[in-house]
Amino acid sequence: MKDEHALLHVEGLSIDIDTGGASKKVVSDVSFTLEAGKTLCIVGESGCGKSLTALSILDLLPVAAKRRVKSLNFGNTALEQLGAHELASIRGARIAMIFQDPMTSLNPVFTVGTQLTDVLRRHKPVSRREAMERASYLLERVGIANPGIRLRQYPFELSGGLRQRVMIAMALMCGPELLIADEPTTALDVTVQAELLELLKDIQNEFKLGLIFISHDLGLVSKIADEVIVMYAGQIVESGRANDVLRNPLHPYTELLLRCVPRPGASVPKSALMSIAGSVPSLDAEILGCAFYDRCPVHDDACRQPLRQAGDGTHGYLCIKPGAMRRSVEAQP
Ligand SMILES: Nc1ncnc2c1ncn2[C@@H]1O[C@H](COP(=O)(O)OP(=O)(O)OP(=O)(O)O)[C@@H](O)[C@H]1O
Repeated sequence: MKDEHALLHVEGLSIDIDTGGASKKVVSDVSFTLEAGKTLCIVGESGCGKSLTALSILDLLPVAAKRRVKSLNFGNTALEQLGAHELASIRGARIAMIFQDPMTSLNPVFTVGTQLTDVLRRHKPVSRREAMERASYLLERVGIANPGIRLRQYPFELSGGLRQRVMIAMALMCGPELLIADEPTTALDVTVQAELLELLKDIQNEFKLGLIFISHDLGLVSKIADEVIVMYAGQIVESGRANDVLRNPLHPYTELLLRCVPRPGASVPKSALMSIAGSVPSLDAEILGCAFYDRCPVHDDACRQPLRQAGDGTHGYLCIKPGAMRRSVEAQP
């Protein structure tokens, strides 16, 4: 249902990929809402459709992919009805995106200063000097010392962590209302990852940003999310407030993802943590009923029937045996 105060409301999003003649559904009837200033996390293993879902918001899908959507409202703007020119005026300005690899956004042949100022000047009538001042302020804000020096450097002269900070500064140049961050910390070591997550949280509070944070790591998600959607094989299999989904997971997939997360203070070595046996179904797989059937420890024949989203309006799930996984573990002697 549409929420009048939503920053972003996506309704009935599906994506098909053309794989050399055959069209395969990779995202299926996805709907979600993000409130202004809040964080929505999209989680799931690689290949579950998280990135394509995010890219489709700004119509940045690869050419082989086709989007179908009932509505894609950004505030009062129906993004799905905009032409290329109007969409380009929103992209990078009111909605910014950052990726796992900063070099996706940074151009190796221009200095950091040129790239940051260009973003602002493309969207706002400011002088080069004003743009440079904002760039310098934002570099400092994202924790980069000596911004004057950094502005004159090229991306290859910076470490991975610094590049990621530059990319965050670049995303903030035009004062966006929504930031989409696709696995922004995945390629970094754990300490830098934690620092960047803190930075994103601070910035989100300070700039009152709506944030869509994509990750396969429920540990990171638990530190930042207000709302969570869990995706599996292109479908939302569980969604709701972070507290509900992470403390009371109802779908066996969410429950298993949570067991892959090391608990703070636990002495279990990382190598002893479980992973989910099996793999995400291929695009060619024929799915009858639940897509997680083969990997689910509590499946039975009834799970082969067509599924419908269930739940109480705030906590939704795509499973006919919600909570069965936990009950089966608790019942073990
Ligand atoms: N350009 C493309 N051509 C063909 N298939 C694609 C393309 N992009 C994505 N896919 C397929 O679409 C499905 C969803 O991909 P998507 O990148 O959204 O997943 P993801 O959950 O974000 O995973 P990852 O974390 O690995 O990016 C996958 O099966 C992927 O192989």
